[in-house]
Amino acid sequence: MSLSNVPMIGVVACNQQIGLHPFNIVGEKYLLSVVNGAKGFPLVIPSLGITLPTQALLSRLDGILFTGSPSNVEPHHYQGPSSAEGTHHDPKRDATTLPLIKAAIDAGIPVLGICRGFQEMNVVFGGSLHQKLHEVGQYIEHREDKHAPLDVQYGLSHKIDIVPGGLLHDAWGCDFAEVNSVHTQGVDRLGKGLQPEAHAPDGLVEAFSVKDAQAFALAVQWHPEWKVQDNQFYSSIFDAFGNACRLHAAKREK
Ligand SMILES: N[C@@H](CCC(=O)NCCCC(=O)O)C(=O)O
Repeated sequence: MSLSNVPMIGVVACNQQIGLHPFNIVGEKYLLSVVNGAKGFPLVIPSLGITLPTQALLSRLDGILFTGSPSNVEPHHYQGPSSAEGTHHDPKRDATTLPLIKAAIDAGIPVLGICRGFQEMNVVFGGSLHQKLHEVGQYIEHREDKHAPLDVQYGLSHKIDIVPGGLLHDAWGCDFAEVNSVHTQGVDRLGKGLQPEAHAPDGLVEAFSVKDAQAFALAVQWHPEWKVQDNQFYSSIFDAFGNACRLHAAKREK
């Protein structure tokens, strides 16, 4: 088997204090979606918040998955008002992922952003976020019921309309789909150079791609990693991402 059949895919970690120690952690579902969905080898990228030789990392990777997280991007990154007291932030993750997204896209590395990762990508391109969608007034409920069983929290929640001719439409081949919805924040101003790929029934941007990217660069507000093999739409996203990563790996092998 050619080595390029198994692309090396970075999966970004969150930096979380557990007891007295900071830990770098990644939800297992993200790692498994790389294995079972993209058919790649997941490699955890720590969020240490320090300067590391990013180009050395990028020269060895075939794709990066920017994961979801319970934490929010610090609003000073998009000139937003201060967060409500008690908001969960992860400044070391911000310091790692925001420059890494730009560097990866510039280097032609395929990227997939999910939920927090989607919001990070919007911020990197100069976009802004609504911090509490439910307080804006015009949006349907995008939050999960935190008291419900996990399968209900991550169960299908609303329809999306998919923009014809985009990456997502190419992957799925249909104008609509059903998605889960597990977020409080959402796109306010879409970043420059990003094109909408899907909208919720209330008009919220649910997916976008990077217009001039050399490689696959898609971000989605929902969680396609959730039981990826049980959902054909979610699988189609990871198939497309995995194929782009394999293409990159084949070039890297030469
Ligand atoms: N904090 C943001 C991002 C939401 C998000 O990424 N949720 C994921 C939760 C845990 C997981 O499934 O990994 C928001 O609320 O908008």
